Amino acid sequence: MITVAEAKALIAENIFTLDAVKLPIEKASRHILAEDVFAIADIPAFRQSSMDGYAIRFEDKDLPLFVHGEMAAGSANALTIKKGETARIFTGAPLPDGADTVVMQEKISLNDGRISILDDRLQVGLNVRGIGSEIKASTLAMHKGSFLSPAAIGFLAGIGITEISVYPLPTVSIIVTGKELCAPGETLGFGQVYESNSYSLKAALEQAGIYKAEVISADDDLEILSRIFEQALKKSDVVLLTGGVSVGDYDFVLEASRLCKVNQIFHKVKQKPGKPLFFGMKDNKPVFGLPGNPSSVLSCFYNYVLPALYQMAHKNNPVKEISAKLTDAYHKPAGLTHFLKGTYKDGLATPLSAQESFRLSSFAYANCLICLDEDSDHFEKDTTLNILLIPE
Ligand SMILES: Nc1nc2c(c(=O)[nH]1)N[C@H]1C(S)=C(S)[C@@H](COP(=O)(O)OP(=O)(O)OC[C@H]3O[C@@H](n4cnc5c(N)ncnc54)[C@H](O)[C@@H]3O)O[C@H]1N2
Ligand code: MOO
Repeated sequence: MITVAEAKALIAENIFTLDAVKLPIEKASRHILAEDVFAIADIPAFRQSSMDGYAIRFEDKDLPLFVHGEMAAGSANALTIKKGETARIFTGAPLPDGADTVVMQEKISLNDGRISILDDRLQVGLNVRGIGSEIKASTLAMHKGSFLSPAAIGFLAGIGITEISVYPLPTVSIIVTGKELCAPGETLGFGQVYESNSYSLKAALEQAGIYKAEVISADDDLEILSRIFEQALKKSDVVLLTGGVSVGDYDFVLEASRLCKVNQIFHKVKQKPGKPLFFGMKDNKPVFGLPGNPSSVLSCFYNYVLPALYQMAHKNNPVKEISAKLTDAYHKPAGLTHFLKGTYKDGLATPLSAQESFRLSSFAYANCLICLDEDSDHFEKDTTLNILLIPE
């Protein structure tokens, strides 16, 4: 059996990053930019007012100015002001020819169609956005490797870009195995349990920006599972299986992966929960066999699957590891790394009750996994240890 660190290193070594694709910007949020993007035009493309007020020639600031015409946002009027003139102007509007400065409307007095300026801090060019003051045509707007946040998508739209090259997020198939599984909403028969793993995994994938994970149910039947597995490998970049990776007579994931010619990288990690974790590669597609207990599935997802999915998309691991102080003493047998469902606040980590791997009631409240070292058995209150922050 390998250690947690060895398992993480083996996954990182084997993962392939996906090739860049072109996407419309409205589909590119949360991706990593795969190319440098250059501005296609000066933005703003005209001298633009940043205030509601009056456009003036700065040199006329001490004169009473006759209000000659108006420029609103979107105005395409050709308007020119001459000596002794001003134009009413609104935020976002182009400056009339001749004007170089905008006075806020709160800083004038208006009498008989003429304004006097009451702004002793007025400077030439005040309240005017120059041509190209956001970005100049042909200059670098965003560099390759940038994370496309909502602001980045808005910025690209605002400079007229419609399509960009990004590293795609992987497509994922989820195969749930188990004859005992019953869909939530149906009445449980004897020996049945509600199927929950596909729900937690889909929710976790959606949080990572992967919205179209396909869920397929396979009975505890080698032939059916192998067929479904084969199809999933053709269809998706990553295959996740839940259940059936242990040593029972009806645990067919390992056998099915052999039939599908998946190259086994490891099976079993010195950890709890999730000891029978399986990882393999079929060509450049990773396969994770997640131990079926609902808590094991999610613990393995945050420890191994999510970092791998992000690596495929050229993204940094979203599961941050930090140190924290344990608020209560904890005892476990030595030999396995334990990941405890816990809460983290202000540097303190508190283990929750209900740590058994078939239970999710504590995971439902947890915001961290507390990592208890493989070799140790006792952890005093106030021990400093590592925790994984579950992405919110
Ligand atoms: N003799 C041994 N038995 C077991 C060992 C072992 O080392 N020796 N390991 C145990 C550990 S640890 C785990 S974890 C489980 C993993 O088993 P499988 O991956 O084969 O999972 P299953 O047996 O199919 O299911 C385990 C458990 O989880 C429930 N389950 C499965 N799928 C779902 C689902 N989609 N939604 C909700 N619940 C699900 C299933 O009903 C079982 O109760 O093996 C131990 N055994
Ligand atoms: O390790 Mo299993 O995942 O405890 O239940």
